[in-house]
Amino acid sequence: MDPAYSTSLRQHQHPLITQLANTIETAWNKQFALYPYQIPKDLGYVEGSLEGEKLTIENHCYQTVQFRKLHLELAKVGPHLDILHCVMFPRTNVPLPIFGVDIVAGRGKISAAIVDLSPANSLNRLPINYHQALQKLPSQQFSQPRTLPAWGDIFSDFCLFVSPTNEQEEAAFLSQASLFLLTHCQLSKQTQPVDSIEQEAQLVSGQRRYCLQQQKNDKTRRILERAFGETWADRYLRTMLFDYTE
Ligand SMILES: C=CC1=C(C)C(=O)N/C1=C\C1=NC(=C\c2[nH]c(/C=C3\NC(=O)C(CC)=C3C)c(C)c2CCC(=O)O)/C(CCC(=O)O)=C1C
Repeated sequence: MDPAYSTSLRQHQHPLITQLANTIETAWNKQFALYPYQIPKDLGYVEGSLEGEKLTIENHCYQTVQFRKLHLELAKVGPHLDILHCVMFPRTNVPLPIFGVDIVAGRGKISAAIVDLSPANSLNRLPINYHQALQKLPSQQFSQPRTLPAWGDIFSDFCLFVSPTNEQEEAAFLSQASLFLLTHCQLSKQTQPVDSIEQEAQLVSGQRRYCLQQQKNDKTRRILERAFGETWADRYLRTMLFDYTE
């Protein structure tokens, strides 16, 4: 798939979002054979504004042998709020964690930057090879770490959740997110599918729990509701952002 760098919304967003979006798509193109992912035709590029603020959403979705959905979403709320959202959902018979990123930038400042490889099994534990690899990554210092909300019990011990306060910390976040992503791309290719219905059922329940918890993020829901109304926002959260059925 040709990356659509030049015409993408990312050219009009915070530089960290532009760089991370390009890094993600470059890695996906390089590491995997990408296949199209059919999203509902009205959801590739959506614009909405109910209470005055215009919300523009650009979705990029692919699938691979190991992943049922690679989702990169760029959104802009009015002239001042930029968002990057990325989730890599494994196929439900492949025992992989869920890679997730959220970056929210308001008026040129990143208020939330989070990246995690989240366990998606009923044991709620990362595969040992992931744990060993993530432990070896260099740890970066951030002056403003952030506290996870109650619904955030799905994230791993390696979850990085900060408000970067300067360009050095933005670069450090980009570096950590890139290392998480590249580690995941490499380890995912070494991971074999499970061979029992029971094991697959455990993976399905792990993804279901991840999605149901993420749907509790009222910060996301409110933005979508203000632009598209409650019904559309709820459907979007359940079917586009955090769907857990293959
Ligand atoms: C991998 C993790 C992860 C994934 C995949 C994910 O989707 N969210 C994730 C995490 C996460 N996001 C958070 C916050 C915010 N999210 C948005 C909005 C959107 N985020 C989107 O993706 C979209 C669709 C395009 C919109 C619209 C806004 C505005 C905020 C407030 C910004 C701020 O607090 O400074 C918080 C803190 C929640 C809290 O403290 O209560 C966490 C933990």
